[in-house]
Amino acid sequence: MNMGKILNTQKEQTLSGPECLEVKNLWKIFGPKAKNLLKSDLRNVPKEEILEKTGCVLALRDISFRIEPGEFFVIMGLSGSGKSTLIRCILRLIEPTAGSIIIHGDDICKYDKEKLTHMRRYTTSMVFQHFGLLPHYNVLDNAAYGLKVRGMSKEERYAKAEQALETVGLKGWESYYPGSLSGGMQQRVGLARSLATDPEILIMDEPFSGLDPLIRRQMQDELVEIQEKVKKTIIFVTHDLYEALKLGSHIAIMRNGEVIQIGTPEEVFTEPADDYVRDFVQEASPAKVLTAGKIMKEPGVLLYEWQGPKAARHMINVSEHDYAFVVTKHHELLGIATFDGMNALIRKGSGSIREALVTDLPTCGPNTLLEDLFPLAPLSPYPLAVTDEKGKFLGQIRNRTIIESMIRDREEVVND
Ligand SMILES: Nc1ncnc2c1ncn2[C@@H]1O[C@H](COP(=O)(O)OP(=O)(O)OP(=O)(O)O)[C@@H](O)[C@H]1O
Repeated sequence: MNMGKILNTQKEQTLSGPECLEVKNLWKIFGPKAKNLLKSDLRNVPKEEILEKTGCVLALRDISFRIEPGEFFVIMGLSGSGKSTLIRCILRLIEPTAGSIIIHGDDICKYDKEKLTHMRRYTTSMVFQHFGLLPHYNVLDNAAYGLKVRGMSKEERYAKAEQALETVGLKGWESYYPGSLSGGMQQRVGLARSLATDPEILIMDEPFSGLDPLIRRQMQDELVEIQEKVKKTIIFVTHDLYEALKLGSHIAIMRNGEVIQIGTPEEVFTEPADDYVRDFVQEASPAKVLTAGKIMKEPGVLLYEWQGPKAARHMINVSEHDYAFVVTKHHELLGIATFDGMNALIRKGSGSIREALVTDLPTCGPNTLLEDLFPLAPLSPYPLAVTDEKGKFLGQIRNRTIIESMIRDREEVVND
């Protein structure tokens, strides 16, 4: 068990704030007199021994982690590892045997019925594996359902539901009924229903596992895009390591009721906590084969140093990003111009865009191996710049691209 890893990660996550969710020393034991069992120290007693001696099932053992606002937190584990029990405890659909769950600085394990109802209506929202749609409600009414429960007026809830349906790409499908939609579309409705309520924490329980592989990939890509837009805190449960690595900003890997590792996808790759993860990583990993030059992309916006701050601000503004790479006329990389930086220059009234560049950027060469990109990526909030030996800008690599390249099908990598 990689306890050191868990502790390190917890120490590193020093950000504190009332909005984050924290699970502290959570235990769940199913069976009679479960609480009594915890009077003795069960930390090192195997699950099987507990079952044999007491007839009780240990589902969660001393779980602790913290989720920061806006994080995409994936709980990954094989069947029976305790994922569902954990999220049911977080929603208090079942009672933890011991421990606390802190949301907004409050231990929700102490909430009465009224506070729990409020939390489930306003703070959290759940997307289910089997969609959970009402078959006799059309798409719009399904998407508006969470708001109806809150008692919101029809006009207001429809407006919010329409907006959420647009976010998930279902504009124009409002009057259809769930039965006439494909699985992928039904799950979009499920997602829209959750987004419409604007929850702080979106909990998704294996939402794509009922979908066929192609649709599933498409939904994963779209969820990443949606998350980049709405920036919700997402707790996503899956038994698929590929999906976990693709989606998560942090992943908690569960086995036998324990969290055996918490880390970023990069950490899971470089320091897999158990044989299952290690095998997957070795099997799938093109880290020692793929190079930066193979996975780099053209930058979203490229500016030249002679462009004025106003033109630069405009170009950044109309792009999907809030930054742009800036090069000389010989294409040497100078740095990154940000929207705020250009704004400040304009307010000052003069100056070339060189004056307001972020220049402290990690760069790599086109032949840098994927495995050597891992330590570079977290050094900057911007994509990694690929340059040749003369400093000429060749392309950019987003953090997510690094991970996606790691988990592409092996065959695809070999054929690259
Ligand atoms: N109501 C219950 N009574 C007794 N044991 C239970 C109950 N619910 C779950 N368990 C046990 O708790 C353990 C964790 O189950 P859980 O359903 O949380 O796992 P999971 O990782 O979500 O699995 P799956 O992916 O198959 O849903 C298992 O050993 C399971 O048999």
